[in-house]
Amino acid sequence: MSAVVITIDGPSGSGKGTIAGLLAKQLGWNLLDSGALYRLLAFAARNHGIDLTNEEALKALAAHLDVQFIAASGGEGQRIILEGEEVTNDIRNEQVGAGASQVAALPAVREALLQRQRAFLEAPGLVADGRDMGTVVFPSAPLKVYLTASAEERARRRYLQLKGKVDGVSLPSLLDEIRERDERDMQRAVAPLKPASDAIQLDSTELSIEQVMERILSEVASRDLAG
Ligand SMILES: Nc1ncnc2c1ncn2[C@@H]1O[C@H](COP(=O)(O)OP(=O)(O)O)[C@@H](O)[C@H]1O
Ligand SMILES: Nc1ccn([C@H]2C[C@H](O)[C@@H](COP(=O)(O)OP(=O)(O)O)O2)c(=O)n1
Repeated sequence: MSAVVITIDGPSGSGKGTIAGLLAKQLGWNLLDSGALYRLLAFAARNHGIDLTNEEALKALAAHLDVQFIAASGGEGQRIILEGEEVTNDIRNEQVGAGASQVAALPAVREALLQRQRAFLEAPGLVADGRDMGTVVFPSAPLKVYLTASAEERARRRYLQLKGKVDGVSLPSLLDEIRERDERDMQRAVAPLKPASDAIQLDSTELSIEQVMERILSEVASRDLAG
């Protein structure tokens, strides 16, 4: 691995995707939204009538998942194409998130997606966000960030993000769903969500997106990673 990778792990709604996207854009690096792979798998399984507990069928689906990530024009986010159809927004609701968390607990699924994730590491560098980027997928990353925020603040952010776009969102049910997902992602036997021993832990509850970016960019500069 000659290209450099920065990992950003943490629970749902902590700001990983936002920060990873901004950082990749600012540095001119590639982006891996690893959670999207688990979301795509849950979404594709539903389309193919595969039960989310059927580990063998999910493993095969994961190994052959036909996915393209296309950088959106102007460097703002990315479009996601599954089996030829754009699903960028379809995979973002909490139902797909819960399905993603369920399939992500299956060891054969994680194994099937490992090389696919590592293949995103190309010059000049990669920003990778998820749950196990610093602990399992890129353990030798020179900068690992573990981003957190209180469950209440994360639910509030999710609520603001989804209201008006998704019908029937409510703050109390989002908070319940976030807590349930935290519990499953942290307690699973394989690659559970936890900070890598060498990660910088950043609590963004009281920080703006700009303040989080500032802190991370100062770590990038002090490690001389931007080239
Ligand atoms: N530090 C922050 N302060 C306020 N809102 C934030 C912050 N970080 C992210 N957000 C907002 O919270 C929502 C969830 O962020 P997102 O990046 O999707 O989190 P994650 O990828 O960890 O689930 C988005 O609408 C985003 O704009
Ligand atoms: N590296 C990863 C990324 C996501 N997952 C699982 C666990 C998460 O609850 C789901 C969805 O992840 P995603 O990052 O898209 O979710 P949030 O945007 O943080 O709500 O996938 C994982 O197990 N490992």
